[in-house]
Amino acid sequence: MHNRPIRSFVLRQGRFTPAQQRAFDEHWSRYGLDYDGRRRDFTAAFGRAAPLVLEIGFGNGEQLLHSSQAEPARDFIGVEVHRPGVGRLMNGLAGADLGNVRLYAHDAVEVLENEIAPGALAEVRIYFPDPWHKKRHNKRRLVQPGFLDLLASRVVSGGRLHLATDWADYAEHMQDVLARAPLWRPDPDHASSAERPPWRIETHFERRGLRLGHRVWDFVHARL
Ligand SMILES: C[S@@+](CC[C@H](N)C(=O)[O-])C[C@H]1O[C@@H](n2cnc3c(N)ncnc32)[C@H](O)[C@@H]1O
Repeated sequence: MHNRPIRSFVLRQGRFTPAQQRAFDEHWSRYGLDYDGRRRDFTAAFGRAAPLVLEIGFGNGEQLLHSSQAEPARDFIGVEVHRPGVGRLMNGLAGADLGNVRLYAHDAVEVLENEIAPGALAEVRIYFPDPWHKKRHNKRRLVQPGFLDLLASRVVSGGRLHLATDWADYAEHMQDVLARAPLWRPDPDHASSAERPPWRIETHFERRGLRLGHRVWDFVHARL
């Protein structure tokens, strides 16, 4: 059995409203992927073969809802442990009748390790991951050397990794870990961490950070 005691999230239970339950009842069969720990055939899941983009920790899914419409030639896998957010996004996707998104309500690390084949992904996006800014909690941060190696193994050569954060010390940590990652190089087309690339929208969550006076860092790297 795989044993991974340190997780990047704490699951808060008991906030599931009837509307969110309805979203699962009505839309999970179309958009949901039940984690079962085996390699997934995404061509079968989407009904076509298209470049695959993974968004980890999508929150309420604002960005995925946008991406799926703005980038219709790509297929999007969203992974989020917070089920109310999953329900909310499914309502949005169904409302716009979008077909190029599938969702896991599960730990992204396990999904990557067990369900996604090596080289299967064109891109990975992680926007505003939980900062775990207390020193003793730093180890819970998703972005760590081993995690970047795992991502590199799942992303095709020439593929992309895009991280964003509004916490200065997490930005510094990301930069350090990326600089030491053997298979990731800064993408010369998106070299400035002060510029939001055109495919990322400003979300509700980000606006809250900006109101608090935070700046935002975007790191776009290419897989060697
Ligand atoms: C601070 S929120 C940001 C949400 C969203 N990306 C945004 O920008 O609004 C981080 C999210 O990552 C999710 N998360 C953290 N670790 C995760 C993991 N290992 N697998 C899946 N989701 C995770 C949390 O549940 C949370 O919703």
